Amino acid sequence: MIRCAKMNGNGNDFLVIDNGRKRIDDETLSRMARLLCRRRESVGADGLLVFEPSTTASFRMRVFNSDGSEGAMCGNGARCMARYACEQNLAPPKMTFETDGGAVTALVEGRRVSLTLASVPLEDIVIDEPLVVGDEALRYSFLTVGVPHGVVFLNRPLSEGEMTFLGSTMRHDRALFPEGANINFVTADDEGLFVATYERGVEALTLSCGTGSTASAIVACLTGRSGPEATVRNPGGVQEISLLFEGRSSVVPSLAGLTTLVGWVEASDEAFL
Ligand SMILES: N[C@H](CCC[C@H](N)C(=O)O)C(=O)O
Repeated sequence: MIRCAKMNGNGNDFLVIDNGRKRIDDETLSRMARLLCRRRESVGADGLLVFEPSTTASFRMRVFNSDGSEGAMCGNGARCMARYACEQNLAPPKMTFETDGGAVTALVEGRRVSLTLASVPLEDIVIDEPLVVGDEALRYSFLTVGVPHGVVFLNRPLSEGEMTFLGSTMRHDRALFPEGANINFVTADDEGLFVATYERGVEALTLSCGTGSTASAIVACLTGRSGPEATVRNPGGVQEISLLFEGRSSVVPSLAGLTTLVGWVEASDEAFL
């Protein structure tokens, strides 16, 4: 039996577990993510978030994708984890926690959670480079916001099938992205940005990606498509993103949005079959 919270941030859904005593080893965490995140056969989620102790902050968040791979960071996951830690009395409403993608500061106000992420280096950013994928002539940008992100601004609306094809093809292009990447498809309009993300490790479009929305807002700002404050809509909800540039070499992003605690699951041994 394992007790997990089922949560989501703008429809990007997670199982959250407490491994504060480090009783569960890494191999088991990866296996748990792979088996419990299966939709239909098990509990189902985009990923598993793990609360672990830290010597430098309130705690450490680890992120396992639904395929069992570990990611360094997750924006929607960080919002869910902050709320979980606060409501479980594991951290105060204003907290700092460690991730493999840098320290995150969070403020929990009920369902709403605001984050300030670690500074994002801009030295190696790729901006609007031409790329042909299948029959599609695109331009892509690349940067790391905790995890690697490709960003594609669209000239025409694409169907989910088209984004899934382009996302999975690009994501596996080792010449472009040696560690793989999440691929964000972005439209800029008067209301801000609309971002749909094909996620590495989930290997599908998800309803929202916090770090992907942030990466898209950074590229939009650097190319004059939007300002440093952007409303980013995802298929699963809205996030407010604000960017504090530290000269040209880095930027500190903040993002705010809602979280949902769907409920608690006592996963039985059969959930792993
Ligand atoms: N959905 C997450 C990103 C997960 C990153 C993961 N897919 C990876 O690159 O390993 C977010 O809200 O930021």
